[in-house]
Amino acid sequence: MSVFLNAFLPDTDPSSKLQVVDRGLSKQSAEASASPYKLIEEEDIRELVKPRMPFSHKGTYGHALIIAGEIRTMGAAMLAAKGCLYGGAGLTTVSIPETGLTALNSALPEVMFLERKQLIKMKSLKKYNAIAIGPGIGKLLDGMAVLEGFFALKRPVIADADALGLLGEHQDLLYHLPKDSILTPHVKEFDVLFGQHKNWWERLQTARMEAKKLGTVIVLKNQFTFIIDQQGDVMINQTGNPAMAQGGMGDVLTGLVAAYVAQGYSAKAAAILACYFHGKAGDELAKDNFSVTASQVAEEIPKTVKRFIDLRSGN
Ligand SMILES: NC(=O)C1=CN([C@@H]2O[C@H](COP(=O)(O)OP(=O)(O)OC[C@H]3O[C@@H](n4cnc5c(N)ncnc54)[C@H](OP(=O)(O)O)[C@@H]3O)[C@@H](O)[C@H]2O)[C@@H](O)CC1
Ligand SMILES: Nc1ncnc2c1ncn2[C@@H]1O[C@H](COP(=O)(O)OP(=O)(O)O)[C@@H](O)[C@H]1O
Repeated sequence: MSVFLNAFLPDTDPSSKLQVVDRGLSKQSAEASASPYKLIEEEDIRELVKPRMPFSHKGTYGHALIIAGEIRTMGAAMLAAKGCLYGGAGLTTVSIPETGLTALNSALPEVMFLERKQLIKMKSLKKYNAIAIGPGIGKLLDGMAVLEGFFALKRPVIADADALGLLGEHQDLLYHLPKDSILTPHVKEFDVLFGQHKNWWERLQTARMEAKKLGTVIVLKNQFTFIIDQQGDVMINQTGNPAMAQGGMGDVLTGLVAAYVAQGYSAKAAAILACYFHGKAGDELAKDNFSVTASQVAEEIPKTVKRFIDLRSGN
């Protein structure tokens, strides 16, 4: 039976009722030859996910830098760092205001610290395999200079939350975003970036056009998150549930995306794996919990991934 795009949107439009969604990333439906709308299935994840290798070490799994947090939202930085750590990055460094350092060392002793002033010394950033910016940074002093620096270096970034606000205010900068960057807006942040939309169908069409134009991956977050790749194809994530509707959940997702980029996955694969396992961890927790916290989701990720790999390989 055909699946139509309409089923994954919170509102309706006559056009979305006509769009057939392909089941799986490489299959084609009988009705639509190569529909741009594709449902992510377990099989796709099995093909993407790589095992931890014998003789591997922390260097094998990359070094991620997370630029996040300010006085009132230091928790966002902790949650993003936690997502990255539990997502399996070899090393995680977080750049937060120094006032958060004691909290960081107490809560996440595995995570390293980089002074904010180091961010404009671009040479010191070369060692990072993934750079994420945005959760809880507020109006980071020098935020623009930091972004301009990354863009001049042509280093892809993962931009979330307040970094998206900055890009929305400075559209000239948005169009200098390095190729293969990943933007992770929720609906309001999306409209700040690309203008107000009448409904989700229109928003998706803009996302497809902008992802192609910018050469970036857009992760448009919702109950069913849409991952739009550089070709304008839309991958629909089916994991996740309303128990996850709590602050900080997106911060964990940003850290998780950074973890997968650091481990060497492409921007598209990193976004797909992060959304899938983030939602799946939330689904597993929701079996026993009415609501789940962002911290719980981060901590559940390694178990979720392990169970998924073991189940698929028949262990
Ligand atoms: N512990 C910490 O330090 C935390 C720090 N955080 C950090 O704080 C910063 C600002 O975050 P924020 O929540 O104040 O603003 P923002 O996310 O723009 O929401 C504004 C309004 O938009 C809407 N809306 C939001 N999401 C939506 C969705 N998925 N789907 C639909 N609508 C959605 C909703 O409006 P409503 O629908 O209620 O009218 C909401 O009230 C940011 O950097 C973040 O990383 C948080 O992560 C929390 C934990
Ligand atoms: N009802 C839901 N079903 C599935 N996923 C959800 C639901 N509510 C929230 N999420 C997930 O939680 C995350 C919320 O992100 P975001 O709005 O940026 O949160 P925050 O800014 O508080 O960190 C997204 O990944 C979204 O898909």
